[in-house]
Amino acid sequence: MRPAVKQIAIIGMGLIGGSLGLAIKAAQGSNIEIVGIDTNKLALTIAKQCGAADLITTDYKTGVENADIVFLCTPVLQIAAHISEIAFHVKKGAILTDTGSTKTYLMEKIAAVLPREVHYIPGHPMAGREKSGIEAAECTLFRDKWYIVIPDAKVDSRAMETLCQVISWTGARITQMNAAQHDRCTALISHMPHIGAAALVTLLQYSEDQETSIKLAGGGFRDTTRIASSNADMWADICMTNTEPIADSLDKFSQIISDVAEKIRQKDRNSIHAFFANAKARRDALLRLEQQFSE
Ligand SMILES: NC(=O)C1=CN([C@@H]2O[C@H](COP(=O)(O)OP(=O)(O)OC[C@H]3O[C@@H](n4cnc5c(N)ncnc54)[C@H](O)[C@@H]3O)[C@@H](O)[C@H]2O)C=CC1
Ligand SMILES: O=C(O)C(=O)Cc1ccc(O)cc1
Repeated sequence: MRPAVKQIAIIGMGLIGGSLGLAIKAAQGSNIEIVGIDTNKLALTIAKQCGAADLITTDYKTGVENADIVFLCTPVLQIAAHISEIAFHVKKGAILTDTGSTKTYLMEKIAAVLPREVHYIPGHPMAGREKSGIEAAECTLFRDKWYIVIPDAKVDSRAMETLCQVISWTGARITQMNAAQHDRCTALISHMPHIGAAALVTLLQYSEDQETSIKLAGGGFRDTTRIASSNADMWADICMTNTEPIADSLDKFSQIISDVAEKIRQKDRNSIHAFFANAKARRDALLRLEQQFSE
């Protein structure tokens, strides 16, 4: 059966927008027309060549005006800066959604300029990688990953059903929560690890043996710092728009690190052993829990 959605516009044909385009085209082929919109003409050309978009344009107006669904996939502060130009051209009855990594800030910005007849349903795929741009896009990026949607109490149930159907074409699993919980959870499980990885790499800068240390670096350093190669623009925007939850987690993290340093200086082996043993037990339990969620 031909789906009710015929055309989808994706603004920001980078890693996430490009991967959405590839996944939707792989699932629906010519049933769905994808319009790729980006300020970067090379990204658009590659998006068309690799099949992530059928039509391409740098113009928001002509790009979104016939779309049944518009995905906003630019960095968070770019969405906030351009939403008033975009929302105005979205057609009556269409669905507007975003993939931004932070939600409370963005939802307020979008709600402030949203035309009444457009259905806005915020989203966030919990899938990605440390590489950015259309060159890194993959049609399987979202497969079996969580895709968070944040409907408000007044959400139109048909719009919600339609968006969830489209998300399901990517192979993602959908979960719902409110914006505050989203921002607290992602600060802890996604934003903190990125700051931690960047901090570990920065630590090397303070070493007089930097080059020798890098030569000796094994899997542990590589594994824990992979995400330090992520896009600085994107992560600066995330930190600017989820300030309190990130700062709270950073304060707690600093306290944990200070306590460990103190125990090491005191040569308190029992406390240090307990620190590692608790972390191992907790991580093993978390992995079992994660396994249960994915069954
Ligand atoms: N990278 C990741 O692992 C994940 C990112 N996200 C979120 O998804 C969004 C996109 O992230 P990525 O795809 O990784 O970024 P990206 O850097 O790979 O792609 C962003 C694209 O947006 C374009 N762009 C930038 N400003 C624009 C503007 N004003 N108008 C039109 N196009 C513009 C860029 O040219 C680029 O092609 C961000 O909001 C990010 O927080 C969500 C989940 C995972
Ligand atoms: O590369 C990784 O492991 C990630 O953590 C990807 C990621 C980055 C940002 C998000 O908002 C969601 C997922």
